[in-house]
Amino acid sequence: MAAPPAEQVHDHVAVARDVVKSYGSGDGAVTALRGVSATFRRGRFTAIMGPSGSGKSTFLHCMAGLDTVSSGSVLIGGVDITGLSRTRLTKLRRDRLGFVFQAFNLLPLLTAEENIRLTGRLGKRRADQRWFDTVVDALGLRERLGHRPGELSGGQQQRVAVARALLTRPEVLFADEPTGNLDSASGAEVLEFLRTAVDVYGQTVIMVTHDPVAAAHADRVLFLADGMIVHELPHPTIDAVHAAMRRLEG
Ligand SMILES: Nc1ncnc2c1ncn2[C@@H]1O[C@H](COP(=O)(O)OP(=O)(O)OP(=O)(O)O)[C@@H](O)[C@H]1O
Repeated sequence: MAAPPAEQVHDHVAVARDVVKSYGSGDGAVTALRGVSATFRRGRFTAIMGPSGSGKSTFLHCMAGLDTVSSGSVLIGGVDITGLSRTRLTKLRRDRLGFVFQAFNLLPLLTAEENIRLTGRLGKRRADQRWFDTVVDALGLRERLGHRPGELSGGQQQRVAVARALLTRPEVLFADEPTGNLDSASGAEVLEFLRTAVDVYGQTVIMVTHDPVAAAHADRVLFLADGMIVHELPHPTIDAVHAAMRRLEG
């Protein structure tokens, strides 16, 4: 897929240009990404799929500034993050990006409310109370705000993690297997909320998943194989995602 011309970049909240990522050196070197270019428009939900080891997590981590690229560039909101110092990158991640992982990564001694407010407190952007209330109510967490993570179900913990990630109204919400640890009913609740966050609140979501049901909540699916984007599926249905995965897994 060719990189977009420069004048189109401002329409895109995240852009990858010919991203190559290798781990290690010499005989042991592994090239996880072999020149990946992709654009992500504001207010859209993209799922990233592909066989195990195809580079999905590596791609997400490079896009989110959690890992460095070997060559190529990544732009977030027009800023080339591949050239940023570690300090500026940390600040950009904290102020402009949101993260949800398979493991909920909540602080066990803090209540749900304290966990949700944590990122806002670390950064400069103080979340307004109205947005806090909107997110908490939409995620059905109102009655759980005083509970610690150990007192919540997996689905509730992940909903707290999603609320935390959205509290700063990030330019992009990155999710790595957000439903991987959840039963299908709890997973569906999280996915439906991500869909709402895109449709109602205009958020941008980029999500890695193994699950065709999860991917079918997205506006499009990008398929990776052997470190390259090999297919793009707009308006995915569960059946179409299954069929594409079957072709890739051969
Ligand atoms: N830190 C690392 N050091 C060395 N190799 C790595 C590292 N991280 C990933 N790799 C390799 O890069 C390739 C892509 O890995 P990645 O985790 O991105 O794939 P994935 O598609 O997310 O896989 P899975 O679906 O199994 O989670 C694999 O060959 C993997 O072994």
